[in-house]
Amino acid sequence: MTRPHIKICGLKTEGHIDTVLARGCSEVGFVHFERSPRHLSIEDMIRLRAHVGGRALVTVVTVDADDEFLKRLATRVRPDVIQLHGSETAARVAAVQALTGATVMKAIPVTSMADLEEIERFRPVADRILLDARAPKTSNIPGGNGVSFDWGLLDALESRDFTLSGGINPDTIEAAVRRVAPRGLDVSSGVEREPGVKDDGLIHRLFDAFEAAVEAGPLPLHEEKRRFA
Ligand SMILES: O=C(O)c1ccccc1N[C@@H]1O[C@H](COP(=O)(O)O)[C@@H](O)[C@H]1O
Repeated sequence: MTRPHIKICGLKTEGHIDTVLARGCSEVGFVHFERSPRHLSIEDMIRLRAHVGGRALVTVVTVDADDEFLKRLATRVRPDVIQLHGSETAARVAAVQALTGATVMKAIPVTSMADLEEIERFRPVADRILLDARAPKTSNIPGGNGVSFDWGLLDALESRDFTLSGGINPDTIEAAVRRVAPRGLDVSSGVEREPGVKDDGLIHRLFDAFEAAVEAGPLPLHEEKRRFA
């Protein structure tokens, strides 16, 4: 089993950035979406990006952003990765790549097998694919809702070349690592004490559970069925 890389998303303070980096996080995410409790301005992102320095990849989450904003983001914040978490089409993904020169990660909401067909639509144009739960109808943000989808659906995929997100927390990360075994994991609200407020204790619990799961290795099939059915 390859060790998945971990992105902690929705970071807003230098202190929490230092905590996740000290625990081996290789990618930090900033959210630019005004309705989100994790929203950061361009100025905030410039400051935090400088604090990260070269210690990890910096990803900025956007939702159906326009060209003018994306150009400003690329020139002023210079993120390594731009995450497209809205209803962007494949053509739009290619256009964002050409416009910004950044690595582009496209989020695909999953509820059923049919949604997994979207992977083939985006794979040729997106540098990375993120599989997330679809937002509950009661939520006004498309991600960061702390809900998972049925990870058993992913058994049908041949490739593990995706980042898994949605509802990963200190209690669920073992299944994410040992049962799903994706290339990357993306965690936001699962390490928060309230929406938009990260918690050092939860961050440490998450990384402790992650290290234990990696150490334990993949689950044998019979055990997998018994524990995560
Ligand atoms: O976190 C947000 O506020 C957010 C807002 C708009 C789009 C995406 C957002 N976050 C992404 O949601 C997933 C999963 O979050 P969680 O771990 O279930 O809370 C993750 O990819 C974030 O980047």
